[in-house]
Amino acid sequence: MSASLPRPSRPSIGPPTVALPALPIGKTRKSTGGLSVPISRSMPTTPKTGLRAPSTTLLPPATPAPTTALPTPRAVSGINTAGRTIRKTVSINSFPQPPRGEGRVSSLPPSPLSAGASSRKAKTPTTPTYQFSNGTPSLLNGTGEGKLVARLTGARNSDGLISVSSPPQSRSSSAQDSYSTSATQYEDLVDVAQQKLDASASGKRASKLDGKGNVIVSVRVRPDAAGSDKTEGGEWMMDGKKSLISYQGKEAGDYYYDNVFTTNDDNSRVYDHSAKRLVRRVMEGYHGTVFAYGMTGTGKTFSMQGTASSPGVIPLAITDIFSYIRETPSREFLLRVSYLEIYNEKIHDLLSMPTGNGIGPSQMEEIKLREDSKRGVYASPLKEEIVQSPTQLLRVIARGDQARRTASTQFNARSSRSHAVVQIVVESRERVPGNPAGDSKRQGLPPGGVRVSTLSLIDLAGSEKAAETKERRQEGSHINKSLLTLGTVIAKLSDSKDKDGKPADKDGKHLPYRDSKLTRLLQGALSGNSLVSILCTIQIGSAGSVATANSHTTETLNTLKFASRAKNNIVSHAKKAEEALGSGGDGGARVLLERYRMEIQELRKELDTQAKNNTKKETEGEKDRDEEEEKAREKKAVERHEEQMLEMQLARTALKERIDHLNRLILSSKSRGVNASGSFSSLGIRYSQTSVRSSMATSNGGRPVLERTASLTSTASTIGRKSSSHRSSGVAEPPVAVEDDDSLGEFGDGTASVAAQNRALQADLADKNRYIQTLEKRLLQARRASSSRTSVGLTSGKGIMVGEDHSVSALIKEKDAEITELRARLDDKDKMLAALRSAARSRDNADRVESRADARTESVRASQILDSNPGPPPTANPGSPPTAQMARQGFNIRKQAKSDDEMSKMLDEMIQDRIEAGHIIRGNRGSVRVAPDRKESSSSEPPIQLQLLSRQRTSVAAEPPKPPVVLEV
Ligand SMILES: Nc1ncnc2c1ncn2[C@@H]1O[C@H](COP(=O)(O)OP(=O)(O)OP(=O)(O)O)[C@@H](O)[C@H]1O
Repeated sequence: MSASLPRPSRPSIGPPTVALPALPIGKTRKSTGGLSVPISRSMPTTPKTGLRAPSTTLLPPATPAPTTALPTPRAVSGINTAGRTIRKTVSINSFPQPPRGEGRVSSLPPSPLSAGASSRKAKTPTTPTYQFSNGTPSLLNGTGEGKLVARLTGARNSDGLISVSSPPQSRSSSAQDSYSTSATQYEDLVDVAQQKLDASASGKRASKLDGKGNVIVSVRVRPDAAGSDKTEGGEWMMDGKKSLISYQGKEAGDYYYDNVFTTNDDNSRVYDHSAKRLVRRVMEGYHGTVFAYGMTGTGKTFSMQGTASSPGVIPLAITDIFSYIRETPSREFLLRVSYLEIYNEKIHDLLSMPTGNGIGPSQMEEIKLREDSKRGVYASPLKEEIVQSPTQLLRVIARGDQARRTASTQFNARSSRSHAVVQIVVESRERVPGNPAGDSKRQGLPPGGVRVSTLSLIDLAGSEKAAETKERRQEGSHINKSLLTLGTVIAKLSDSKDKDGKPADKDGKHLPYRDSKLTRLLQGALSGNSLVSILCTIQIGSAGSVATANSHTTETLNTLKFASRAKNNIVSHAKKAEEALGSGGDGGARVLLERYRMEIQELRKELDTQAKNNTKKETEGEKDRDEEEEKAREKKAVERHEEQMLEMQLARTALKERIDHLNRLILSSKSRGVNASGSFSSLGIRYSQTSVRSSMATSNGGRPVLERTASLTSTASTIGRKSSSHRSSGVAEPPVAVEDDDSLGEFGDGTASVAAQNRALQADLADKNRYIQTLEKRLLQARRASSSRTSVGLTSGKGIMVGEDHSVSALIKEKDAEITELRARLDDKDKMLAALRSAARSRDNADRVESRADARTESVRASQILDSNPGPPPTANPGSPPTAQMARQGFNIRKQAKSDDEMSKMLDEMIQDRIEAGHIIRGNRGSVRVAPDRKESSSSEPPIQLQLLSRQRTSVAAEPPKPPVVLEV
């Protein structure tokens, strides 16, 4: 069987460098592809030359459908009309699988989704490929791959080619995070269907499982720089449908891979077939590594990053990551991203570097690779940024791209001079609905803990033959060295272990991972802990093209050989990461999701405590504010009260002063009276006496004088007593209080001179003026206090507008009225003075008459005689003869006596009325006094006007009638 297999053309193609070991003969897969049937021994042993379509004779016979229970090929092919279905089917099953028995021992643990270990046997180099066609189940080619491969194999048998069309481009080409794909949902359906198939056929597949299916190797052919991708007539032939590249040149051979992307395939297709499933597995908890390998300028960066119109693997993976998160509500995720480059064998953190080319990282801390039993090999210290959206993630990566070193080389105007590694760490945890943020650490933990997986997306620097400048040469040297080490490690990969159980080459020697930073960093992926997808890029020039002329062929062949070795040697036994409880998993404190959850709990607690404290403080604050307001209110009330008290005090003082003043007035009147006569104490009385006498002498009535007197005494009473209205009527209501033993003398011995009275009245006037001034001052003060306290204040020309205290305005009004009244009284006094002056003049005249009359006593007697014999009254004509004049004077005296009698009579009547009314009581000696019950209500000091009246009356009554003037004839 092996003899009939086409011989690999390895000897002539050879590894790119001498360090690379020769490919094991049995591992060459270039003629086996993904075909599922053993290749006939009659197959040609030498590759065909020139362009050729894969010969059907090279194709293995169709594998019979495994079971009748499986879907019929027609059922699958019947979905040809549905592009998506076809695409998915092909993408799952078109991966060529490594041949069994390629020297990889069957002691490998089964693939995570496999039911058992591989039953591969070592196979001879002559039978390298036909085992592939059974479709080794793997994480990256679906779960029901065995059945589907069988179907597809049948399809292939029908026409010799995998008749698939390119998948419809369902992705919108946006440079941002808006890529949408329907593939994920569709894949879910496929997965469900395949899981059912798995369940029924797991037993049959068990013997065919190994880790090969977890490694996908794809080759992408870049279009010719001249735009010509025609290879007809040249040495190269590409068949994307067969995943085949044939070379017809010196080292002719056919190379089959998991995928061959021709120049017509775009980035979207490349991603869908080479990385999409891996990305999904990463989201499920597996580690995954995708890297692009190839000669400089062949499209590694183009494939990994893409362009705005044609996003590459990295942006499409990011889109799918977030799509997966959206479609998996049962779990919660946390993403963190780091971006490093290996430049000249030094690691730099692209997220911590200033952007822009050519900026030296000298100031940056050197990043070293460390190894951890759980994390494997990792770079430290490395900045990791937590991202929450595709846009954010793309921005972070774009920032790293800016910092990455690029330079113009012979083959690439913007050649990457470093290996760049984007690492996305996915933490996920089962979401427990309604799980409260518990107090204890364990309470908030979901049952499954946190799962951590890593997706590494690596854009390697391109190998190059020679460089023009020293710097480029140095860079190229480091690049080539690391790539050589990578090739060496991959070439030496085997399932062998050393005595310590560590991976070793076939001879039991250690693998040289430490020979370069790149291999050291990729150690985990290469040693089988990760799902791996390798995208090798080549550029095939047509005959006579630049690529051909530049001896790209050798480099291309080297790349193809590298890809073949990778596919054959790398065995991945990636396992789903264990879910770590607490912070114990994945390198201890690395599980940020859990740490964040704890932190969130702590912060929530803190927040609650703060909220409680705030509420407490607010309550206390409100209380304090209330108390302060209350205090302020009380203070204001006290102030207002004090102001009111002050005003009242002012008013009281004013009133007191007024009372004092009036009392002074009274006393001064009395004192003047006493001083003047030693026995007469009342101005009013004195004045009454005078007025009575003057009125008797000068007028007929005397009533006006009495009224005037009453008015004056009423004024005094108003000042000195509370009630004055009833007294103002003077004679009408005399609460007379006359002492029995009245000490006041008769009007003859208590008189004061008119001049003294005038002086007293003028002094009164001055006092009253002063008092008025004082009152006005007080009034002004009260107005000022009022205006400062009220908000309204004084409005011009409108007097006081008191907003809140009407008592002040009432007080002011009252004072105004008082002032007016006092002014009126002053006027009265003025008038009274005038009256007194005139009375004084009258009295003087009367005195003169009296003195003349005294000189003629005899005449008086004569007058008495005349009285008994009435005759015509004497005239007062001064020019008349003395006898006649005296007769007239006698007549006047009689008239005066008559008036006195009338007045006395009138007063007697008044007193009698009062006695009858019970107001006063008549004394033993004819005096009167206030009734006891009246005394209580009245003042101890009888009203002045009543004193006056009573004394007038008493004096008039007690006075013996003056002897009539006797005129001597
Ligand atoms: N499949 C493709 N279709 C169209 N243009 C491509 C394709 N692949 C590469 N190119 C173009 O080729 C040029 C070089 O590509 P790129 O920089 O990706 O190569 P590289 O392998 O990354 O090179 P290096 O190793 O030097 O960085 C770019 O201008 C890119 O646009």
